[in-house]
Amino acid sequence: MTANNLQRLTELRAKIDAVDESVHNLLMQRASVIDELIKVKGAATQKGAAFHPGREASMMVQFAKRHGGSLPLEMIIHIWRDIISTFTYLQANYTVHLSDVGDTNLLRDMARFQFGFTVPFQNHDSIKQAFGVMAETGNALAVIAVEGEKCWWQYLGGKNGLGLMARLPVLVETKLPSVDAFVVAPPTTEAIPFDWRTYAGFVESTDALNDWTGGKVIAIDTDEQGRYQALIAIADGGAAPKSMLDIRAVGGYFEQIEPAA
Ligand SMILES: O=C(O)C(=O)C[C@]1(C(=O)O)C=C[C@@H](O)C=C1
Repeated sequence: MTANNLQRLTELRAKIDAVDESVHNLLMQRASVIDELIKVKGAATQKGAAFHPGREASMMVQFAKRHGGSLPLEMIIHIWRDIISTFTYLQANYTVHLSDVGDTNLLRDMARFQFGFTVPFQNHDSIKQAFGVMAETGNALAVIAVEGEKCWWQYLGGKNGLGLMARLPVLVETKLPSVDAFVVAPPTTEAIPFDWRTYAGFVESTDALNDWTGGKVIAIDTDEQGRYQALIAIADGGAAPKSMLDIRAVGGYFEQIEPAA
């Protein structure tokens, strides 16, 4: 390396240090904003979780729209997922529950992408067990693969009031390995303006909703008694299938982001 290059390298490293200092100071400043936000949100946060899925979804859309340059958008989304999840944790502690079923390494990677490393994780032998612990402990989330365990959505929306809150991965059509999965959450104090509202109920067969055009079929499977149970999503203007019985609302999700959004 020439003497000139060496000098330039030293200058560039000084620039990196200055940028890092600014980013670090800004993050600490963000934390002090959250300190005030905790006071303003007060009672709402004390009652339950501090999650605001609609706000989070719109923030992610802004990042995708604003993004440019050589830095992969995945990295920006991951950093801010970690920031938001940690700041949510600072407002009201919560645990992320996972079940030891299916490709657990992949699901754990997806969950860490979404929630970072500050938030504690807890593993369970089954989704049913994870939901049981969530119902008992309150402030808790679960990350569940659609194909994770037979008919797991049958446990949503009952006495425990658990429902879907987000669909993963947040960023679709990237090279990051992923499976279709959902974040499951306890009931929230305020109504969430989801893009897609989700419903669970009984159908006659796996083909029962083939002709239905009022929304999307997420999954249909048989339960322990051999009954078919479906999980569907309906957007504004859509309509529930008439052939679905005992239909109950089980949360919803916001549109996932495509890198060019
Ligand atoms: O906007 C809020 O209500 C917040 O709690 C702040 C914040 C964030 O860190 O930006 C954290 C959690 C919410 O899910 C959304 C956003």
